[in-house]
Amino acid sequence: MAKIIVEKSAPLKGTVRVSGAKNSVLPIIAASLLAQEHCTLEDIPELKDVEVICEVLTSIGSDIKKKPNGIIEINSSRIDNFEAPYELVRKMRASFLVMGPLLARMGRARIALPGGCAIGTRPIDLHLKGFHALGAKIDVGHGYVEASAEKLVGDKIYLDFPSVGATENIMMAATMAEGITIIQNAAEEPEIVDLANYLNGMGAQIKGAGTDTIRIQGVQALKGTRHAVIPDRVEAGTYMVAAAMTGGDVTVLNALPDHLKPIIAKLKECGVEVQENGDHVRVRALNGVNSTDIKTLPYPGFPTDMQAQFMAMLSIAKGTSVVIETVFENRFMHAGELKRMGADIKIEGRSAVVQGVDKLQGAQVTATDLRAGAALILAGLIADGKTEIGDIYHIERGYVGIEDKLRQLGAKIYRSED
Ligand SMILES: CC(=O)N[C@H]1[C@@H](OP(=O)(O)OP(=O)(O)OC[C@H]2O[C@@H](n3ccc(=O)[nH]c3=O)[C@H](O)[C@@H]2O)O[C@H](CO)[C@@H](O)[C@@H]1O
Ligand SMILES: C=C(OP(=O)(O)O)C(=O)O
Repeated sequence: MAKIIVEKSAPLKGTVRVSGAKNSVLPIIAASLLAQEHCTLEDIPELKDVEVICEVLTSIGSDIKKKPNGIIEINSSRIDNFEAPYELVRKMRASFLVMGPLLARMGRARIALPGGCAIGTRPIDLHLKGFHALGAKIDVGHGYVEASAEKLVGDKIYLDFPSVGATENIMMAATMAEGITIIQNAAEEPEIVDLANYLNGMGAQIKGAGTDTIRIQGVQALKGTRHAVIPDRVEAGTYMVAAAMTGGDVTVLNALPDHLKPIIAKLKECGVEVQENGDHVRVRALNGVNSTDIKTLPYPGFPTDMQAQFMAMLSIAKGTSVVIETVFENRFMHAGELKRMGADIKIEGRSAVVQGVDKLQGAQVTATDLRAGAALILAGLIADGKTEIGDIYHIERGYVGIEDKLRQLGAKIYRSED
């Protein structure tokens, strides 16, 4: 089984470029099912998750051409299937994002129910509530959800929680519904805005993306377009924390400070210097890192996808930090692995109390999920000796060439195929 090996490294120095956002590109590729003509996407990260969503579209009948320089072309003019099987959905929950587009385009969709995962049970009730409100008949059975509608009709949909996936799926389903759909308490993440911009480029009429109320005026059909996805704010944040933890000086390119506000604010609270420029940030930590408290929240709150990486950093900060996870009910699996490296972390329900220690020690650890894996890499950079991380397929879901990018900054990190 492949492993990532990390050895104690010098302070990271240099520049690193962030790839296109995983959480933008997945719904955007799913949305390509809506267009009658071919779409061109730029800055597509070479990730396992991108491969899986492309497999899902191909199985539905889209023609996907991979071009050089992170460009892909998707032609969904002749889709002939309305099903996403368990073999694909179980590889990646985000496969469920094809349900909204299929319902809009084919009037029918049959998708395997995504299960829970290491971070929580992750129900899809809000997605289904939205489809039902638009007039779809929903049947759940034998591990599949089947939705069908002769026509979708716009309605007002209030989300009990600003779910990212539900907002995206409902927004896509509503693009061609009759009349107006209003999503209230919608998620406001930058990835929602990116998806809305893509859909509007196809001819959709979506207003308010990025606020808690999104208004979609249905149109007859959607056409082809060209779109470049936004940079990955979680990848950017991960390299920023790597710079801070190692006492380094790193410029992160293709990082939008506007999308990184909570991360920048929290790093500054820890005494880390962050310089914001148009599309890059420079992070310097010359005097160690101080403790701080963190509470994860929907955007523009502190992102749950950065919680594990911050916990790794806070485990060697001066003082005690409290980390509260409000978005997922079980996103502290990395704490157990960090403790194996010598971190002092106590978990009480959704709170973790992190008492900073002077040093971590390298150990054999397991990436329990994507960001847990990233956190263990960061911990390995400052831990004495060698850290061996297993189950790295989680990390490959969301980070393009993380070993190469960190090595470029001076980290001692490599992949072992043993
Ligand atoms: C591919 C992608 O974009 N993934 C991101 C997306 O996941 P995802 O879209 O799955 O996350 P959601 O915002 O939907 O989930 C947030 C919370 O809402 C709950 N919920 C969600 C839907 C639903 O129908 N019912 C329900 O109860 C979930 O269990 C969770 O506790 O947003 C998360 C929250 O920022 C991020 O961590 C993920 O990286
Ligand atoms: C939880 C994450 O992703 P997903 O929703 O794809 O599991 C993540 O990116 O940290």
